[in-house]
Amino acid sequence: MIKIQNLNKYYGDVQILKNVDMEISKGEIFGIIGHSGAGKSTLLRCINGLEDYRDGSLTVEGQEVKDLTEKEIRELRKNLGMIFQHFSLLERKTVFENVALPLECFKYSKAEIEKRVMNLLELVGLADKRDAKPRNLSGGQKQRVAIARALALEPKVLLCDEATSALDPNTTKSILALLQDINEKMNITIIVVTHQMEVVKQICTKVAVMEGGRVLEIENTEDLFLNNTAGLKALMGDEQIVLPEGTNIKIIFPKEIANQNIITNMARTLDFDFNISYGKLEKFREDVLGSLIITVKDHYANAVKRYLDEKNIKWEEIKNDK
Ligand SMILES: Nc1ncnc2c1ncn2[C@@H]1O[C@H](COP(=O)(O)OP(=O)(O)OP(=O)(O)O)[C@@H](O)[C@H]1O
Repeated sequence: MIKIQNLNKYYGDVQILKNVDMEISKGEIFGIIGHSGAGKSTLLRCINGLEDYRDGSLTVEGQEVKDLTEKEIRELRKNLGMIFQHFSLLERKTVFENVALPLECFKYSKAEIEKRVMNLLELVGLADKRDAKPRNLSGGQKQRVAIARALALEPKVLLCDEATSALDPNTTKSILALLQDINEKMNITIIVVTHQMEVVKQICTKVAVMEGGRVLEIENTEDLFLNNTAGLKALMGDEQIVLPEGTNIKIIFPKEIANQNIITNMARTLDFDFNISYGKLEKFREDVLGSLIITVKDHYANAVKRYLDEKNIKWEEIKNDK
């Protein structure tokens, strides 16, 4: 659906995007995560033609964005709804009028506008607020109006630029649940730009980690957390601590086995002592996954590795600074 190859973008002499490669498939909820200044918003603005790019390729449904005429860009934007951190609603207009705006621009009939806007307000749970002004709404309600407006022209893709960054955690959850619902019901591809790991964890199927204008990695979300990848370390820091003596074995728990008593069973079977040096369990949707580093005396290490292999449990040895 969206294919980005070797994309480079400069502001003057400063290179902002560096050899960006990314492919976003239809129906995905694709996260782009990174610290402030990583280039996420710039990339989003290249996708909808608000920014041009010097070299490389960026196609939306096979069309190279930088080659589009003005008219074609307008068509492209019709297919790409967008929501922002600060909602960008018109304060003097009502909820209904805000959502109707894109439809009026594209000269839809009054009857069609009434029908579509009310359907959308139902969808986002704000039908009873049709005549309210934005100043009388909460942050979460404002974002719901913005979502309804972004969906007015029936886009194929919804671009979300830090859409929950100004919201409290509970409102964030409900907005993310709404986006997930929209993705499932309407089969709309959603691209979520965020610096919040919680957002990625809750809804993204796939995630690209960006830093300094580069893509560090693209992973299925579950694998990112499960494998504590280099990209995740770059984002969250890598605070794992290992003991200076003995062999450190990191045991990785996928969701299927996270609740089993692997460590106690192993200790009972092999009859050895161990220390837990570091543990990190993450709640990932309905599951818990993560890793634990145990430290065992060197002469037990091979038995532990064999035991884990036999049980098909992933492990890696973490070197200490002996
Ligand atoms: N119009 C512009 N002119 C010059 N430099 C810009 C412009 N817009 C963005 N930049 C620079 O490009 C870099 C990437 O900015 P961008 O907004 O894409 O990052 P981001 O990852 O979205 O971060 P944030 O979440 O803080 O917006 C930053 O160093 C920023 O200062």
